[in-house]
Amino acid sequence: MGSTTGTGPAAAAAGAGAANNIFWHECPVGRADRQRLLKQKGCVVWITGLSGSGKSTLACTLGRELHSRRKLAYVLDGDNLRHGLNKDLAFSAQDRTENIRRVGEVAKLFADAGLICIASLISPYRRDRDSCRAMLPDASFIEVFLNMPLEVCESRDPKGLYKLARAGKIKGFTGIDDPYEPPLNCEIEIKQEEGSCPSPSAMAGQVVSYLEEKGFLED
Ligand SMILES: Nc1ncnc2c1ncn2[C@@H]1O[C@H](COP(=O)(O)OS(=O)(=O)O)[C@@H](OP(=O)(O)O)[C@H]1O
Ligand SMILES: Nc1ncnc2c1ncn2[C@@H]1O[C@H](COP(=O)(O)OP(=O)(O)O)[C@@H](O)[C@H]1O
Repeated sequence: MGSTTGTGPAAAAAGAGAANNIFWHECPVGRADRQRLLKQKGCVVWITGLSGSGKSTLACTLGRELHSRRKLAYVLDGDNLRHGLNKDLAFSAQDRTENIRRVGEVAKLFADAGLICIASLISPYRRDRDSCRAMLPDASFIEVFLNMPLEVCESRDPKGLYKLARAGKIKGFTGIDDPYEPPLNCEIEIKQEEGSCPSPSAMAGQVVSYLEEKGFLED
């Protein structure tokens, strides 16, 4: 029987890990076989940054660029996943942790399937991102920090959420009254150069160059 600590969906999900009498079943076709088929190496490109920093834009531009190179990629977007898989979660620290854990597990499956999985979530806590990194085989978790200043994100405000947060109508909004912990050792940092943000295709190009250099785009 599983046990749970605390209450709510995140606590219940955390408790589900306590099942007994479960066994791992190995299949004859493995990751290496799938990678040969796809002519690429499975990995997770994990994009983190404030709301409005350009995560979804980068994820989609990168996905399109990889597709045009005949590489199989799939985008896991935090906002989108909160419509389904994670629709029981809100924005408390505990729910965000559970959100990141679930997406990390899904991303790990996609990478094992041989895909380039592009996960795009605020993922504000360093410890949660590091836990996802620890789920993946060596070097196949690529953390991309979209390092845009809060003022830039707030001036974009495409959904009007910063305005609502400043007005006190949304509580616990990342960057306003909730924390964001920047990565300390990410693989890729995207930031402003001479006061301007790189274009979406330049941001995607930075990631593609990294993937090429590290051999992820060949088997
Ligand atoms: N309180 C609060 N804080 C931050 N963001 C909020 C909040 N409430 C709603 N939203 C909207 O939810 C999107 C972030 O979802 P994520 O799953 O990426 O968040 S997290 O990683 O669990 O922190 C985020 O999308 P992006 O703007 O694409 O980042 C917002 O649209
Ligand atoms: N590189 C960029 N240069 C200029 N504007 C951008 C860039 N990337 C994103 N944007 C714009 O910023 C806003 C927020 O981008 P979005 O990708 O939705 O961010 P996030 O997913 O981090 O919330 C959108 O209006 C988008 O068009």
